[in-house]
Order: sequence, then C-alpha cells, then structure tokens
Amino acid sequence: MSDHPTPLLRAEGLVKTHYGEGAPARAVRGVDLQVARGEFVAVTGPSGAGKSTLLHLLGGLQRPDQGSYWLDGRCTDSYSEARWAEERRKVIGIVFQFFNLVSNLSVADNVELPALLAGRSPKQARAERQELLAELGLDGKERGMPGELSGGEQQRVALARALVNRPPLLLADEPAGSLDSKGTREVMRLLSRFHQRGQTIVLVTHDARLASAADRVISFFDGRIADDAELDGTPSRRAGTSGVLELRD
Ligand SMILES: Nc1ncnc2c1ncn2[C@@H]1O[C@H](COP(=O)(O)OP(=O)(O)OP(=O)(O)O)[C@@H](O)[C@H]1O
Repeated sequence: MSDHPTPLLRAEGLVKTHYGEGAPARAVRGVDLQVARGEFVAVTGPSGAGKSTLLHLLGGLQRPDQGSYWLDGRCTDSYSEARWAEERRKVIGIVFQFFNLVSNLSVADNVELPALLAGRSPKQARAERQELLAELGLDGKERGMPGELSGGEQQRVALARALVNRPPLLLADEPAGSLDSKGTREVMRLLSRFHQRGQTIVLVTHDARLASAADRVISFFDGRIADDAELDGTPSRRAGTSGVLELRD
C-alpha cells in the first residue's frame, strides 16, 4: 500500500479568465490544491477573489483555461459535458447560496430526482430520500413545495438533494449566504455532522466565522491561494516563518 493515498481532489496550475462586457477578469491565476478524503476545507477571502470560480472549476461547471484537475485519481482534462454531468450525479454533490430547488416539484421529488437520474429504482430513491430528510429534520415536509419552506429548510432540502447519491465530495458555495443566523447555525451544524462521518467538504465562504467550522482554511486572494492552514495548530502550509503571507506569482 502507498504511504500517500490518492487525494480525492488534485488540481495543478488551474487558470481561469472570464471574458464579459468589461476588461477580462482573471479570476483564478494559478492554483495548486490537493484535498484528501475526509477533509473539511473552507475557502475564504474577499469578494471577487475568485472563490466561486475555483469551486465551479472543481465541480466541472466551468473549464480551466490552463492546468489539470484529477478527481479521485482520474484526470478530468478531456471530460465531456456528459461525463461531468455523470460525475455530478455520482461523485460530487453541490449546494449553492440560493438552493436552486426545482420550484414546481415537491420536496420529495427534488431529493429523489438525482437518485433516479443516477439509475436508482424508484423504491431505492424513495428510501434514500426518506432517510436523508429524516436525518435533516424534514420529516413531514415531503409533500410540501419549496416555496412553502423557510430559507433554512430549503437549504436542508438542497443538502439532501446534493447528498442523496452519497457522493464522496460535497462542494458548498456560500450555503448560508442567504440565511439568518439561526439558519446559518443549522447549516453549519449539519455540515460538521456529515464531516464527522467522513464526508469530504469544500466550502466557499467570505465569512471567517463559518470557515472556522472546517479543519483547514484556504485564504484566497486575487485568484491565488494566499494561505493554507490547518485549524488544529499545525503551522500554515504556506505562510512564512515571519507569519507574513507568501503570495506566489
Ligand atoms: N461569468 C462571469 N463573467 C464575467 N466575469 C465573471 C464571471 N464570473 C465571475 N467573474 C469575475 O471574476 C472575478 C472572480 O469572481 P468570483 O465570483 O469567482 O469571486 P468570489 O471570490 O466568489 O466573489 P464573491 O465572494 O463576491 O462571490 C470577479 O472579478 C468577477 O466579477
């Protein structure tokens, strides 16, 4: 057996520029990153630093201009859209700030849909859905529509949908960004609970308080990793001995 098991996620030299109306936005400017199975990593940093773009690259929602990305040891560089869609059904669950639930489907159908798309039988999908909704405190809400739920409840449904296929990797982009403090605490408690059971999580947030729920915090600045530190007192992976951040060109 190898001393260095394959990381669940490995990126090398990722670069992504957005071309919109104005000047090109160099959102990700050269990112090397490895995340092991079972890690809970928060990516934090100021608005516009490129955090969401990085998460989109890791979820295959956008493609890098340069660099390579391996998911569970497999190089994704030549993946088609269809292959990425399959990875997002089986390997990656994603939750966003605004839940993105299908508004005209019931809570139950929203959660079951990815399971059915992944080839589960209706019976299996129903069982998985029931188990997760119960675990997330949403028993009795199955027949409700997303619009009838509070923000915190909708985000829990989104979490159930992201996790229904038991993906090894959960990507979360400001999952508490539109919630009040109670909803925020709820979501963070759930993320911590899933992490304690071995779920690998990459969480993007501008909120340092939320980031402290993770066991590793990556500070993102100007499209690059400015610092990468364990929260258990282990010295930073990147900060110099002076404590001054080492920004790489
Ligand atoms: N689809 C897009 N088209 C054009 N520019 C974009 C696009 N997406 C992001 N950008 C730009 O890329 C840069 C990084 O944006 P990104 O959303 O990744 O940052 P962020 O750190 O997640 O910010 P926030 O915390 O405000 O969400 C910004 O300058 C943004 O305006």
